[in-house]
Amino acid sequence: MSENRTLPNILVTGTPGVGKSTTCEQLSEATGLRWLNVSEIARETDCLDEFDPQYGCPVLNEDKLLDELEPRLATGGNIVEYHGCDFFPERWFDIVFVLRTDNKLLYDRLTKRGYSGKKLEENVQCEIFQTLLDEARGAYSNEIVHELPSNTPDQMEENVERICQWVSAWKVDHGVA
Ligand SMILES: Nc1ncnc2c1ncn2[C@@H]1O[C@H](COP(=O)(O)OP(=O)(O)O)[C@@H](O)[C@H]1O
Repeated sequence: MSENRTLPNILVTGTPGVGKSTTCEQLSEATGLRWLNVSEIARETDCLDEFDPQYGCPVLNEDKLLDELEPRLATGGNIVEYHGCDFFPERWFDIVFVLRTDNKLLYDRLTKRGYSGKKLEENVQCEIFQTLLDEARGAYSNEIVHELPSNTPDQMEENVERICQWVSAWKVDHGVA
């Protein structure tokens, strides 16, 4: 499928609070690629099923969501953001970035967001156990999975710059520069 794309598809993943939305918004502005916030799309397209009382969040209808996303991904040119990555088809993405944040900083960001109790604990543990990094490495070829620190505004700026450079290089390689 990547052969049919005239622009790349990028996946940005990581634990909630690591900076996916902020990074993707800046990246979208800098590259002109379309930012797809999968959680928002799931809400807008009715892909959320019954509420899970244990985690305080609704259950995702993955098959329905993938059907919604497929035509958007087919043409390329997307920056996809989600706190999960192993249920997307591997062929969708040209590169995968996993944002990482120190536990203490993440704890503070999530507390500020209003997370508490089990939800807060589970998300911080998800980061401590590098769950998303392992998930990405398990689901995609290791050469395309990159871990990026996202602790400070400077690091975010560096990450955006690095991804912009990668997009420029991809365009040159594919004759679309
Ligand atoms: N690299 C960073 N440096 C400083 N603050 C950050 C960084 N990344 C994210 N933040 C802050 O953390 C909060 C969560 O960021 P957000 O982009 O919503 O994360 P996510 O989309 O991964 O849940 C926001 O207030 C954001 O400004």
